[in-house]
Amino acid sequence: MAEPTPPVAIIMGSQSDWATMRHAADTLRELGIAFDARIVSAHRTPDRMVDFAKGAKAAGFKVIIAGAGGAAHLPGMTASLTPLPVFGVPVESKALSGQDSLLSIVQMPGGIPVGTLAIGKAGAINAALLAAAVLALSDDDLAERLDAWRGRLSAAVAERPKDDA
Ligand SMILES: Nc1c(C(=O)O)ncn1[C@@H]1O[C@H](COP(=O)(O)O)[C@@H](O)[C@H]1O
Repeated sequence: MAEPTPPVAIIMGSQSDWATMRHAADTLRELGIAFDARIVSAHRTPDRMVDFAKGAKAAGFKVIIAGAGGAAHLPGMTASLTPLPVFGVPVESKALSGQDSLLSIVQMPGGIPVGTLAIGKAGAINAALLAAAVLALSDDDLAERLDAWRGRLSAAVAERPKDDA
């Protein structure tokens, strides 16, 4: 029997984005959320992008996390082709430090939203946490795991700074 479709798709424009997007994957793993990670580029593999985005909901995905750098059209193009929530992660580009990625993703025209996160690792982690928060609305066990994750985050912060830390 075929494996069920996981709730989260992580898509990215290039293999080179994985160093950033793997932080989204790691965070989903910590929360016990299954995902599928794929390379899908609006520029280099447009047919793959259209097929993926048009079929994502019917395939059973619930949330899409899309990371891209530079002229980062992937999150917006994907959002235009699916009713699923799309969270965009601006990957830090070499030439412009991710400012180009951020502005490409965040300035969507009214009507087609992409929930845009911070540039780089923090954005990838937070995209996973937002995806978890969406899924937790209809999954009490996951809501508990998310609360526990935040509890561990708080507990890991020392009350006072150390000289040698
Ligand atoms: N922004 C996009 C898209 C897209 O938006 O569809 N496809 C690839 N790219 C980006 O090109 C950058 C450089 O890619 P390479 O490292 O493969 O040259 C990557 O950050 C990727 O997300």
